[in-house]
Amino acid sequence: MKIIGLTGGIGSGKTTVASMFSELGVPVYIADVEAKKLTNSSKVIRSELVKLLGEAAYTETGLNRTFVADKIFNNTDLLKAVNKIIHPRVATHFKKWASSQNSAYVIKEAAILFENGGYKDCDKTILVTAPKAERIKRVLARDNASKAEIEQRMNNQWSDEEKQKLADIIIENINLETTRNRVSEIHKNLLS
Ligand SMILES: CC(C)(COP(=O)(O)OP(=O)(O)OC[C@H]1O[C@@H](n2cnc3c(N)ncnc32)[C@H](O)[C@@H]1O)[C@@H](O)C(=O)NCCC(=O)NCCS
Ligand SMILES: Nc1ncnc2c1ncn2[C@@H]1O[C@H](COP(=O)(O)OP(=O)(O)OP(=O)(O)O)[C@@H](O)[C@H]1O
Repeated sequence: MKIIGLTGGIGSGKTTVASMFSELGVPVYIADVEAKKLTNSSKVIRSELVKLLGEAAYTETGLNRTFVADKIFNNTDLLKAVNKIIHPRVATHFKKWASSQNSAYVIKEAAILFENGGYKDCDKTILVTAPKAERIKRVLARDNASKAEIEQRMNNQWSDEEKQKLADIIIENINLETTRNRVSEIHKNLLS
């Protein structure tokens, strides 16, 4: 079974593209969602994050996302340390999940794939791109986030130009219908 990594910067539309693969019957693993579950369920992750960021990293309902985001997207060292706590656990969880799937290929959707070397465990990688201004517009409409906060996350991710050098397949996600057709075409190629 092949592992296809799917990534793209904030607001590029990678989750939208992942859903299109899912509709075609492809098993899809959303690393962001699994990371969220693990930060709330794993005692080890919790204790390491509290040690690094302080007791305020958690509330009674789980990870204090606003607090953590404020801290780490302003501080590269802290971001790297948090990634080091979370990413290896997500990688292990993904491997277990993938080994239980019965399919020609699976999609692993992750915001951070090239930046942390995760792409090396993939047979192929797909990069979703869209112009920066469009991505900001989309996230402003979707989330309760400011333009400055979105730009701060962009600054902590590689640019599309850097990612394009390593990606095998690129989906320019401007028009949803064009993107859907492109996903069908890629799906056929991956099965052949
Ligand atoms: C910092 C956290 C708590 C912020 O939570 P919040 O609900 O505000 O954001 P959410 O998780 O929905 O992420 C939204 C977007 O932010 C960007 N982002 C998230 N984590 C990172 C990161 N480590 N580095 C760069 N950008 C990131 C991505 O574009 C992502 O799609 C959360 O993102 C987190 O736990 N991040 C670390 C885990 C991680 O790296 N996840 C991404 C891939 S597994
Ligand atoms: N081609 C498109 N045209 C218009 N809106 C789009 C398009 N693609 C995605 N969107 C919308 O833009 C927003 C961002 O898309 P999506 O959540 O798929 O991006 P993402 O790359 O997963 O973002 P993040 O990194 O923040 O999780 C969503 O509200 C989605 O519905």
